[in-house]
Amino acid sequence: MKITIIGAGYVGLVSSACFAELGNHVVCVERDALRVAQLQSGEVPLHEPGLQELVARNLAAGRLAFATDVALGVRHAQVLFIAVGTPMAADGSADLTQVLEVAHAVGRHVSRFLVVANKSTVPVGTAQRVHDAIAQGLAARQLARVPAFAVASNPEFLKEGAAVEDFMRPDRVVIGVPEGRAGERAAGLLRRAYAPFNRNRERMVVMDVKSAELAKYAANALLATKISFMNDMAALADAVGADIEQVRRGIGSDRRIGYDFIYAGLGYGGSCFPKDVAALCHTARGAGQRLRVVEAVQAVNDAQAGRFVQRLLQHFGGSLAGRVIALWGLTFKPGTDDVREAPSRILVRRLVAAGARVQAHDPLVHSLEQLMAGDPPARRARLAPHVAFCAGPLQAAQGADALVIATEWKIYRSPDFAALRRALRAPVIFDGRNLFDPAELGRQGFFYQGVGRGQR
Ligand SMILES: NC(=O)c1ccc[n+]([C@@H]2O[C@H](COP(=O)([O-])OP(=O)(O)OC[C@H]3O[C@@H](n4cnc5c(N)ncnc54)[C@H](O)[C@@H]3O)[C@@H](O)[C@H]2O)c1
Ligand SMILES: O=c1ccn([C@@H]2O[C@H](COP(=O)(O)OP(=O)(O)O[C@H]3O[C@H](CO)[C@@H](O)[C@H](O)[C@H]3O)[C@@H](O)[C@H]2O)c(=O)[nH]1
Repeated sequence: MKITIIGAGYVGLVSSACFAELGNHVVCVERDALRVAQLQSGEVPLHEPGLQELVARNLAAGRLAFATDVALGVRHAQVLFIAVGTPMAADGSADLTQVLEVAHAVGRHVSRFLVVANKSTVPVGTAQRVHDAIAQGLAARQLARVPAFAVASNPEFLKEGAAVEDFMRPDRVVIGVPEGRAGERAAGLLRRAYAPFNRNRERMVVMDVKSAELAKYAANALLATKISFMNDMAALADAVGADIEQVRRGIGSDRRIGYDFIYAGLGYGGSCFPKDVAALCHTARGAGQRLRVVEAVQAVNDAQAGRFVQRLLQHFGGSLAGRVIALWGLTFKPGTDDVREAPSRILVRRLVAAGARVQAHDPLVHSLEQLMAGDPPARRARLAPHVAFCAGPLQAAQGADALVIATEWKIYRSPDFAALRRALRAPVIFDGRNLFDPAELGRQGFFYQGVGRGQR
């Protein structure tokens, strides 16, 4: 099939490479010319396991091409996927500027039947707005024969760090199509595009467009709910002297609950949950329907990293002036180079504000520019004298008054505790990911605090 994907971010690039790997001819359109030039030379500008190989192989095979020209992409496609950003606007809603820009471009250039499938996470009603924008563009062209088109919803469920694997082995493929002939044609073409995934069992879940749009937010909000529930429970565990890790093991074995997404920690970060939970609450308020559970999920999450810092501050008598804090892990989760809404960003700001000097280590983040990307330069400059990036975990720990763990990268899981104790000025660990057994760490001579490990 001929497929065009607009946007070469995590979703667009992974989808492009994977669809090409399945034998389709894919054009990936990206407005950032530098990124396109990098990709054309086989350089992948983001870290995602397996992606580099897929891009190289499919570029070489001529099944994958990168372009900045959206007109070329529209002319190429039988199915065009929108995979551009939908960042959070100031009022918490999803900013649809990038999506609607693509819709207008489609209206300007479409010349034969086209399925426009939206992979970006967008609020209910967006497909209709995309439809209207395309129709408007077409009307302005005053064509003798107006090509038919259909706007479908095809939310993406991949996780960063496992994006290729998730795309290639989806639990389900949600497709929302409009009623009528164009919708049926769209469902048929999308079925063809996703047919390779249906070999052992039917993965396609076809529904109306609004339900598909809402299903994406419902999935993320439910996963976020599990996390905030556990973080709330962790606060109670601390207050009553229980251990949230034991609680987690005690409940995860119930298959109705499951082990996934019940890890207490520093709160959920990343480019999806925070903005999607906020956008869902915004949609609900606009519909006159408050989502009280989801609002509470957001409130718990907003407070989580701050609570953790508060505990650290208490340990040091309320001030970190003159203290050195080692920080392990900066990305919002392991396996990615993404720092969007990473809890580490909150930690660094708060630790520095409390007077500390931070010695940080992360396998993929090596500078303040990278960590605080998107922040005004002046704000970064204020932090710069107080944050050092170290080559390894032990270097970061050298001479520190405490070690803070913010991301559960594998390399932090089995440290040489004796060497770590020697490196630290004081054997103090504040673990935001509950990597270790408190009793064992006590035996090793550490003062150890996790999240919800029963320590007041
Ligand atoms: N990152 C994830 O794990 C993930 C997973 C599922 C869904 N989503 C959703 O998918 C969407 C994309 O997310 P992402 O993380 O890939 O975003 P991203 O910011 O990494 O990438 C978006 C890309 O689109 C490009 N772009 C914007 N407007 C364009 C235009 N008019 N023409 C060509 N290119 C354009 C940008 O330059 C950017 O490179 C969002 O709605 C997000 O919520 C993300
Ligand atoms: O038990 C858990 C699981 C996750 N997290 C945190 O939750 C955040 C999100 O993690 P994860 O869901 O693994 O990463 P994302 O790549 O953001 O993926 C989510 O967001 C994507 C964008 O919408 C969806 O496509 C995915 O299905 C959904 O898992 C991270 O900060 C994790 O540290 C926890 O604190 N505890």
